[in-house]
Amino acid sequence: MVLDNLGSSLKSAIQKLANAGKIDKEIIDDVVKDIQRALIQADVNVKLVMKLSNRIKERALTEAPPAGMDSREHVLRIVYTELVNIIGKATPIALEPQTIMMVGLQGSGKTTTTAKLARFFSRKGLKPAVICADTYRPGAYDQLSQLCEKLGVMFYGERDNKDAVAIVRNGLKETQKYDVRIVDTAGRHALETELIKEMKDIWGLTNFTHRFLVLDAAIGQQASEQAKAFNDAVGITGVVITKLDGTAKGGGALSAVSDTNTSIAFIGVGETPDDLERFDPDGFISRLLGMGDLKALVEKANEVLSQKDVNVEKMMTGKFTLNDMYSQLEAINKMGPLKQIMSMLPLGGLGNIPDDAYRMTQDKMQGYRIIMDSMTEDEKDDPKLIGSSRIARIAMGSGRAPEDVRELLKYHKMMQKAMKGMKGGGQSNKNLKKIMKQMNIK
Ligand SMILES: Nc1nc2c(ncn2[C@@H]2O[C@H](COP(=O)(O)OP(=O)(O)OP(=O)(O)O)[C@@H](O)[C@H]2O)c(=O)[nH]1
Repeated sequence: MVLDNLGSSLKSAIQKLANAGKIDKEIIDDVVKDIQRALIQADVNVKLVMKLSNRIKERALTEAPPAGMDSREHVLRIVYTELVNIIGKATPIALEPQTIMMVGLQGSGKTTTTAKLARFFSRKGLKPAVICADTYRPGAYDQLSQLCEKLGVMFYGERDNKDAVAIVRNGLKETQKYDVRIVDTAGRHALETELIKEMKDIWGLTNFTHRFLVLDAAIGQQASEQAKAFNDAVGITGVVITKLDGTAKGGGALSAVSDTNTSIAFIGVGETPDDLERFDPDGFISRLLGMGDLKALVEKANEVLSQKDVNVEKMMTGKFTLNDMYSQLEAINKMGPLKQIMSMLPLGGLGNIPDDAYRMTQDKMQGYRIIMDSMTEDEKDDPKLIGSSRIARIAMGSGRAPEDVRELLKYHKMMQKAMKGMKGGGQSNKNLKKIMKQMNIK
């Protein structure tokens, strides 16, 4: 599993959220502290951890949950989206001719990744060629030429030449007919002026589409320093984090990405040429948290949020018209498939939106609509105006029984109460459940 330790500590922090009786400042503070601890233990740098946890706290305490989502799900969604935000979007990779320069320290997995990348592009139907400019490590030439031979990829290298810049110059000439040309440069055990100068010289030879920094997931806090130095020299366009299949902490590499304002292009998840994955921030965080379906949850919530007619903020203030109620019911019903997603999450406490809320029949909704159509705008805005004579008039106008009108009004009153409770957190579900029970809504 990717970043096992970080994953399990984050999972237990979130579990706490799921098990909490009530979502309030205390529990949010507690969960945020656990998240901080988990990230720091995983080598994520403190500045980044503080930035992330402050964002989570601020949003969790000030933003109202969207319609159809309770405070628990809302806070979980904030944690998830902020984690995704912090690692940013994946580096875009165009499937078209390009030149790529690989940089990184010795042992980071640069040579293996070069071969993996060649394999990636050839599977996409592009013709790759690899140029070996690692004149520093004695085995590099043989390692890369053998890997390329196995993969049937064009390899260019000059075994006895120590001038890396000249090799790349020649190599670029020789490989002009190939679509994707990947230059594997030399690494060193540490950042050295000589190495940085060599990188700059190679960089100056052509207009490289990408300059990929290869970072071992096990690298700690020194990742940022490396990333900054390479970034200053050649302008990193993307990071490849290797060895994420191990038990590495990974946080150092993640911090380096954030520190240098770059993004992750690929992740290495094994030693074979096929063990390279395009980086997917959502998928990555979902896996980290052990919740494969969180992405769907967030998408669903965004869909509901984008409904113009659900004015959550207004509802939270207690101004809750009949039209608001109708929209709210529609939103909850739209969330139907979400219910299934919730049940798949390893967080029992999250799936507590009452089933009834998802099952209000189309007939029932239709009936409410018809009754509401016989009301004036003033009545819909302020249902308190509706006394018994108005009930009789509305029933007559809509062809429904007066009891149906009363049921709608009673339902509205209770929903309104639940809406106010929503702001407070956990109570909302209980209110909603009570309403559903009392109204016997199937
Ligand atoms: N498990 C695992 N091992 C990897 C991964 N990527 C690379 N390795 C291994 O890491 C070791 C070092 O990788 P190399 O590609 O030789 O390292 P390098 O960065 O090119 O080293 P220099 O050429 O000296 O700069 C090798 O044993 C690789 O098989 C990965 O994603 N997962």
